[in-house]
Amino acid sequence: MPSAQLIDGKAVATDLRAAVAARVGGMYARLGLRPGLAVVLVGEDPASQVYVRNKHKQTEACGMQSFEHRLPADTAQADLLALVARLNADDAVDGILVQLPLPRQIDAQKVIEAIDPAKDVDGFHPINAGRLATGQPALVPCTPLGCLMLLDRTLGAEMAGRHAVVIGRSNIVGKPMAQLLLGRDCTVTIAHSRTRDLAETVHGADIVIAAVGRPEMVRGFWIKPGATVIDVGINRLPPAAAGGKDRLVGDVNFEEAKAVAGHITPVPGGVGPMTIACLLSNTLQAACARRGIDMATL
Ligand SMILES: Nc1nc2c(c(=O)[nH]1)N[C@@H](CN(C=O)c1ccc(C(=O)N[C@@H](CCC(=O)O)C(=O)O)cc1)CN2
Repeated sequence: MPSAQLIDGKAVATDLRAAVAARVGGMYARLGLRPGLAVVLVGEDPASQVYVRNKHKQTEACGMQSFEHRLPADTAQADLLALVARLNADDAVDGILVQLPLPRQIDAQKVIEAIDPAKDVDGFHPINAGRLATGQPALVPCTPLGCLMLLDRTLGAEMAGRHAVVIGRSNIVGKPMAQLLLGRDCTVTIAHSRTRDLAETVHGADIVIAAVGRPEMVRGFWIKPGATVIDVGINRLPPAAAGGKDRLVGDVNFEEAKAVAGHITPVPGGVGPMTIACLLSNTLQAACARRGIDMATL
Protein backbone atom coordinates (compact mmCIF):
# COMPACT_ATOMS: atom_id res chain seq x y z
CA MET A 1 0.00 0.00 0.00
CA PRO A 2 1.58 3.39 -0.95
CA SER A 3 1.82 5.92 1.87
CA ALA A 4 1.64 9.71 1.69
CA GLN A 5 4.65 11.86 2.59
CA LEU A 6 4.16 13.56 5.94
CA ILE A 7 4.21 17.36 6.04
CA ASP A 8 6.17 18.16 9.21
CA GLY A 9 4.54 21.30 10.63
CA LYS A 10 6.63 21.10 13.78
CA ALA A 11 9.86 21.39 11.78
CA VAL A 12 8.55 24.21 9.55
CA ALA A 13 7.32 26.09 12.65
CA THR A 14 10.77 25.73 14.26
CA ASP A 15 12.39 27.23 11.13
CA LEU A 16 9.87 30.10 11.06
CA ARG A 17 10.41 30.92 14.75
CA ALA A 18 14.18 30.96 14.17
CA ALA A 19 13.73 33.37 11.22
CA VAL A 20 11.51 35.63 13.36
CA ALA A 21 14.01 35.52 16.25
CA ALA A 22 16.87 36.51 13.92
CA ARG A 23 14.94 39.59 12.73
CA VAL A 24 13.86 40.50 16.25
CA GLY A 25 17.55 40.34 17.21
CA GLY A 26 18.38 42.61 14.27
CA MET A 27 15.70 45.10 15.32
CA TYR A 28 17.04 45.25 18.86
CA ALA A 29 20.68 45.53 17.76
CA ARG A 30 20.02 48.35 15.28
CA LEU A 31 17.11 50.23 16.82
CA GLY A 32 16.97 49.15 20.47
CA LEU A 33 13.35 48.07 19.96
CA ARG A 34 11.61 44.83 20.95
CA PRO A 35 8.20 43.98 19.47
CA GLY A 36 5.55 43.43 22.15
CA LEU A 37 2.65 40.95 22.07
CA ALA A 38 -0.29 41.20 24.47
CA VAL A 39 -2.39 38.05 24.92
CA VAL A 40 -5.67 38.20 26.82
CA LEU A 41 -7.25 35.08 28.31
CA VAL A 42 -10.73 35.28 29.83
CA GLY A 43 -11.69 32.27 31.96
CA GLU A 44 -10.05 28.92 32.55
CA ASP A 45 -10.68 26.79 29.46
CA PRO A 46 -7.95 24.10 29.84
CA ALA A 47 -6.92 24.01 26.15
CA SER A 48 -6.82 27.84 25.97
CA GLN A 49 -4.61 27.94 29.08
CA VAL A 50 -2.12 25.62 27.36
CA TYR A 51 -2.14 27.67 24.14
CA VAL A 52 -1.68 30.97 26.03
CA ARG A 53 1.18 29.52 28.09
CA ASN A 54 2.87 28.30 24.90
CA LYS A 55 2.37 31.71 23.27
CA HIS A 56 4.03 33.41 26.25
CA LYS A 57 7.02 31.01 26.23
CA GLN A 58 7.55 31.20 22.47
CA THR A 59 7.15 35.01 22.39
CA GLU A 60 9.92 35.40 24.98
CA ALA A 61 12.06 32.69 23.35
CA CYS A 62 12.22 34.69 20.14
CA GLY A 63 13.21 37.88 21.96
CA MET A 64 9.89 39.74 21.99
CA GLN A 65 8.11 41.23 25.00
CA SER A 66 5.14 39.20 26.20
CA PHE A 67 2.29 40.87 28.11
CA GLU A 68 -0.17 38.35 29.50
CA HIS A 69 -3.58 39.39 30.84
CA ARG A 70 -5.70 36.78 32.63
CA LEU A 71 -9.24 37.78 33.50
CA PRO A 72 -11.88 35.81 35.44
CA ALA A 73 -14.57 33.87 33.55
CA ASP A 74 -17.30 36.28 34.73
CA THR A 75 -15.54 39.38 33.30
CA ALA A 76 -18.05 41.88 31.88
CA GLN A 77 -17.76 42.74 28.19
CA ALA A 78 -17.24 46.42 29.09
CA ASP A 79 -14.20 45.54 31.21
CA LEU A 80 -12.65 43.49 28.41
CA LEU A 81 -13.29 46.34 25.94
CA ALA A 82 -11.64 48.76 28.39
CA LEU A 83 -8.55 46.53 28.54
CA VAL A 84 -8.43 46.35 24.72
CA ALA A 85 -8.62 50.18 24.59
CA ARG A 86 -5.65 50.41 27.00
CA LEU A 87 -3.64 47.96 24.90
CA ASN A 88 -4.52 49.90 21.72
CA ALA A 89 -3.08 53.04 23.34
CA ASP A 90 0.06 51.35 24.71
CA ASP A 91 3.02 52.02 22.41
CA ALA A 92 4.97 49.02 23.78
CA VAL A 93 2.24 46.73 22.46
CA ASP A 94 2.53 45.92 18.75
CA GLY A 95 0.14 42.96 18.69
CA ILE A 96 -3.07 42.17 20.58
CA LEU A 97 -4.65 38.72 20.69
CA VAL A 98 -7.79 37.86 22.64
CA GLN A 99 -7.86 34.08 23.04
CA LEU A 100 -11.01 32.39 21.68
CA PRO A 101 -13.46 31.02 22.65
CA LEU A 102 -14.74 33.74 24.99
CA PRO A 103 -17.32 33.17 27.76
CA ARG A 104 -20.97 33.45 26.69
CA GLN A 105 -21.61 36.93 28.14
CA ILE A 106 -19.05 38.43 25.74
CA ASP A 107 -19.73 39.12 22.06
CA ALA A 108 -16.48 38.03 20.38
CA GLN A 109 -17.17 40.08 17.24
CA LYS A 110 -17.48 43.30 19.30
CA VAL A 111 -14.13 42.57 20.94
CA ILE A 112 -12.44 41.78 17.60
CA GLU A 113 -13.75 45.04 16.14
CA ALA A 114 -12.43 47.01 19.13
CA ILE A 115 -8.82 45.96 18.41
CA ASP A 116 -6.74 48.49 16.47
CA PRO A 117 -6.44 46.85 12.99
CA ALA A 118 -2.71 47.74 12.98
CA LYS A 119 -2.27 45.58 16.13
CA ASP A 120 -4.70 42.84 15.07
CA VAL A 121 -2.15 40.00 14.88
CA ASP A 122 -5.01 37.47 14.67
CA GLY A 123 -6.11 39.12 11.40
CA PHE A 124 -9.77 38.80 12.43
CA HIS A 125 -10.72 42.52 12.24
CA PRO A 126 -13.02 43.31 9.27
CA ILE A 127 -10.40 45.79 7.99
CA ASN A 128 -7.81 43.02 7.73
CA ALA A 129 -10.36 40.52 6.34
CA GLY A 130 -11.33 43.10 3.70
CA ARG A 131 -7.72 43.82 2.82
CA LEU A 132 -7.03 40.12 2.38
CA ALA A 133 -10.14 39.67 0.24
CA THR A 134 -9.15 42.57 -2.01
CA GLY A 135 -5.52 41.50 -2.37
CA GLN A 136 -4.05 44.32 -0.26
CA PRO A 137 -1.33 43.89 2.39
CA ALA A 138 -3.01 42.62 5.55
CA LEU A 139 -2.46 40.85 8.82
CA VAL A 140 -3.62 37.33 7.92
CA PRO A 141 -5.20 34.84 10.39
CA CYS A 142 -2.48 32.58 11.77
CA THR A 143 -3.93 29.12 11.12
CA PRO A 144 -4.69 29.62 7.40
CA LEU A 145 -1.39 31.48 6.99
CA GLY A 146 0.36 28.44 8.49
CA CYS A 147 -1.51 26.12 6.11
CA LEU A 148 -0.42 28.27 3.16
CA MET A 149 3.22 28.14 4.27
CA LEU A 150 3.03 24.33 4.45
CA LEU A 151 1.50 24.24 0.95
CA ASP A 152 4.14 26.64 -0.40
CA ARG A 153 6.85 24.30 0.88
CA THR A 154 5.10 21.17 -0.41
CA LEU A 155 3.72 22.24 -3.80
CA GLY A 156 5.13 25.72 -4.48
CA ALA A 157 4.21 27.02 -7.94
CA GLU A 158 2.41 23.72 -8.68
CA MET A 159 -0.55 25.10 -6.73
CA ALA A 160 -1.56 27.32 -9.67
CA GLY A 161 -4.61 26.00 -11.50
CA ARG A 162 -5.18 23.18 -8.97
CA HIS A 163 -8.62 22.52 -7.52
CA ALA A 164 -8.61 23.22 -3.79
CA VAL A 165 -11.56 22.27 -1.60
CA VAL A 166 -11.81 24.00 1.79
CA ILE A 167 -14.20 22.19 4.12
CA GLY A 168 -15.44 24.79 6.62
CA ARG A 169 -16.58 28.39 6.20
CA SER A 170 -15.50 30.06 9.45
CA ASN A 171 -14.14 33.60 9.49
CA ILE A 172 -11.07 32.26 11.31
CA VAL A 173 -10.02 29.49 8.94
CA GLY A 174 -12.29 28.60 6.00
CA LYS A 175 -12.92 32.01 4.44
CA PRO A 176 -9.37 33.42 4.78
CA MET A 177 -7.95 30.08 3.62
CA ALA A 178 -10.03 30.31 0.44
CA GLN A 179 -8.73 33.85 -0.18
CA LEU A 180 -5.12 32.73 0.29
CA LEU A 181 -5.58 29.82 -2.12
CA LEU A 182 -7.11 32.19 -4.70
CA GLY A 183 -3.97 34.28 -4.25
CA ARG A 184 -1.97 31.22 -5.36
CA ASP A 185 -4.21 30.88 -8.45
CA CYS A 186 -6.03 27.78 -7.22
CA THR A 187 -9.59 27.05 -8.31
CA VAL A 188 -11.33 27.14 -4.94
CA THR A 189 -14.48 25.48 -3.63
CA ILE A 190 -15.71 26.22 -0.10
CA ALA A 191 -17.69 23.25 1.19
CA HIS A 192 -19.54 23.10 4.52
CA SER A 193 -22.05 21.19 6.60
CA ARG A 194 -24.87 21.84 4.07
CA THR A 195 -22.86 20.84 1.00
CA ARG A 196 -24.55 18.01 -0.89
CA ASP A 197 -22.32 15.12 -1.98
CA LEU A 198 -19.42 16.29 0.16
CA ALA A 199 -17.48 13.08 -0.54
CA GLU A 200 -17.79 13.62 -4.29
CA THR A 201 -16.77 17.30 -3.99
CA VAL A 202 -13.69 16.38 -1.97
CA HIS A 203 -12.84 13.60 -4.44
CA GLY A 204 -12.40 16.25 -7.14
CA ALA A 205 -9.77 18.12 -5.11
CA ASP A 206 -6.02 18.24 -5.67
CA ILE A 207 -5.73 20.09 -2.35
CA VAL A 208 -8.03 19.41 0.62
CA ILE A 209 -8.17 21.71 3.65
CA ALA A 210 -10.26 20.09 6.38
CA ALA A 211 -11.49 22.62 8.95
CA VAL A 212 -14.88 21.35 10.10
CA GLY A 213 -14.21 20.47 13.74
CA ARG A 214 -15.60 16.93 13.46
CA PRO A 215 -13.26 14.11 14.43
CA GLU A 216 -12.08 11.98 11.48
CA MET A 217 -15.03 13.04 9.31
CA VAL A 218 -13.06 13.03 6.04
CA ARG A 219 -12.66 9.40 4.97
CA GLY A 220 -9.85 7.91 2.93
CA PHE A 221 -12.09 6.98 -0.01
CA TRP A 222 -13.09 10.68 -0.35
CA ILE A 223 -9.50 11.60 -1.23
CA LYS A 224 -8.25 11.72 -4.82
CA PRO A 225 -5.10 9.59 -5.17
CA GLY A 226 -2.01 11.80 -4.83
CA ALA A 227 -3.89 14.80 -3.37
CA THR A 228 -2.36 17.07 -0.72
CA VAL A 229 -4.34 16.95 2.54
CA ILE A 230 -4.06 19.67 5.19
CA ASP A 231 -5.87 18.78 8.41
CA VAL A 232 -6.75 21.80 10.57
CA GLY A 233 -8.85 19.82 13.10
CA ILE A 234 -7.75 19.38 16.70
CA ASN A 235 -10.26 17.07 18.41
CA ARG A 236 -9.63 15.58 21.82
CA LEU A 237 -11.11 12.06 22.20
CA PRO A 238 -11.28 9.87 25.31
CA PRO A 239 -8.52 7.24 25.73
CA ALA A 240 -8.77 4.15 23.45
CA ALA A 241 -8.18 1.89 26.48
CA ALA A 242 -9.03 2.33 30.16
CA GLY A 243 -6.33 4.25 32.05
CA GLY A 244 -4.80 5.64 28.84
CA LYS A 245 -4.40 9.28 27.75
CA ASP A 246 -6.80 11.44 25.74
CA ARG A 247 -6.20 11.10 22.01
CA LEU A 248 -5.83 14.06 19.67
CA VAL A 249 -7.26 13.47 16.20
CA GLY A 250 -7.89 15.72 13.23
CA ASP A 251 -10.90 16.15 10.95
CA VAL A 252 -9.40 13.57 8.57
CA ASN A 253 -9.22 9.83 9.15
CA PHE A 254 -5.43 9.85 9.03
CA GLU A 255 -4.78 6.10 8.65
CA GLU A 256 -7.19 5.83 5.72
CA ALA A 257 -6.16 9.08 4.04
CA LYS A 258 -2.43 8.51 4.21
CA ALA A 259 -2.84 5.36 2.10
CA VAL A 260 -4.30 7.47 -0.73
CA ALA A 261 -2.92 11.03 -0.47
CA GLY A 262 0.38 12.25 -1.90
CA HIS A 263 1.12 14.50 1.11
CA ILE A 264 -0.66 14.84 4.42
CA THR A 265 -0.30 16.77 7.70
CA PRO A 266 -0.44 14.73 10.93
CA VAL A 267 -2.38 15.72 14.07
CA PRO A 268 -0.63 16.60 16.31
CA GLY A 269 2.48 18.06 14.67
CA GLY A 270 0.96 19.46 11.48
CA VAL A 271 -0.95 22.73 11.29
CA GLY A 272 -1.16 23.34 15.09
CA PRO A 273 2.48 24.35 15.69
CA MET A 274 2.31 26.70 12.68
CA THR A 275 -0.45 28.74 14.36
CA ILE A 276 1.78 30.14 17.11
CA ALA A 277 4.81 30.52 14.82
CA CYS A 278 2.65 32.61 12.44
CA LEU A 279 1.41 34.68 15.39
CA LEU A 280 5.03 35.60 16.17
CA SER A 281 5.64 36.39 12.51
CA ASN A 282 2.51 38.59 12.40
CA THR A 283 3.67 40.41 15.56
CA LEU A 284 7.01 41.21 13.94
CA GLN A 285 5.16 42.33 10.78
CA ALA A 286 2.86 44.59 12.85
CA ALA A 287 5.80 46.04 14.81
CA CYS A 288 7.63 46.89 11.57
CA ALA A 289 4.55 48.35 9.86
CA ARG A 290 3.61 50.50 12.89
CA ARG A 291 7.14 51.89 13.11
CA GLY A 292 7.79 52.28 9.37
CA ILE A 293 10.59 49.67 9.38
CA ASP A 294 11.25 47.60 6.25
CA MET A 295 11.33 44.04 7.65
CA ALA A 296 13.69 42.88 4.88
CA THR A 297 16.41 45.19 6.24
CA LEU A 298 16.49 43.57 9.69
N1 LIG B 1 -7.51 34.35 19.22
C1 LIG B 1 -7.33 33.09 18.78
N2 LIG B 1 -7.92 32.09 19.41
C2 LIG B 1 -7.75 30.82 18.95
C3 LIG B 1 -6.92 30.57 17.82
C4 LIG B 1 -6.32 31.67 17.18
O1 LIG B 1 -5.60 31.53 16.13
N3 LIG B 1 -6.54 32.92 17.67
N4 LIG B 1 -6.66 29.27 17.42
C5 LIG B 1 -7.06 28.16 18.26
C6 LIG B 1 -6.09 27.71 19.32
N5 LIG B 1 -4.66 27.91 19.06
C7 LIG B 1 -4.14 29.15 19.22
O2 LIG B 1 -4.67 30.02 19.84
C8 LIG B 1 -3.77 26.80 18.85
C9 LIG B 1 -4.26 25.54 18.60
C10 LIG B 1 -3.38 24.45 18.49
C11 LIG B 1 -2.02 24.62 18.64
C12 LIG B 1 -1.07 23.46 18.61
O3 LIG B 1 0.12 23.66 18.67
N6 LIG B 1 -1.58 22.23 18.55
C13 LIG B 1 -0.76 21.03 18.70
C14 LIG B 1 -1.41 20.12 19.71
C15 LIG B 1 -1.43 20.74 21.08
C16 LIG B 1 -2.34 20.00 22.04
O4 LIG B 1 -1.91 18.98 22.58
O5 LIG B 1 -3.46 20.48 22.27
C17 LIG B 1 -0.66 20.31 17.37
O6 LIG B 1 -1.62 20.34 16.60
O7 LIG B 1 0.38 19.68 17.15
C18 LIG B 1 -1.54 25.88 18.87
C19 LIG B 1 -2.40 26.96 18.97
C20 LIG B 1 -8.35 28.47 18.97
N7 LIG B 1 -8.33 29.78 19.56
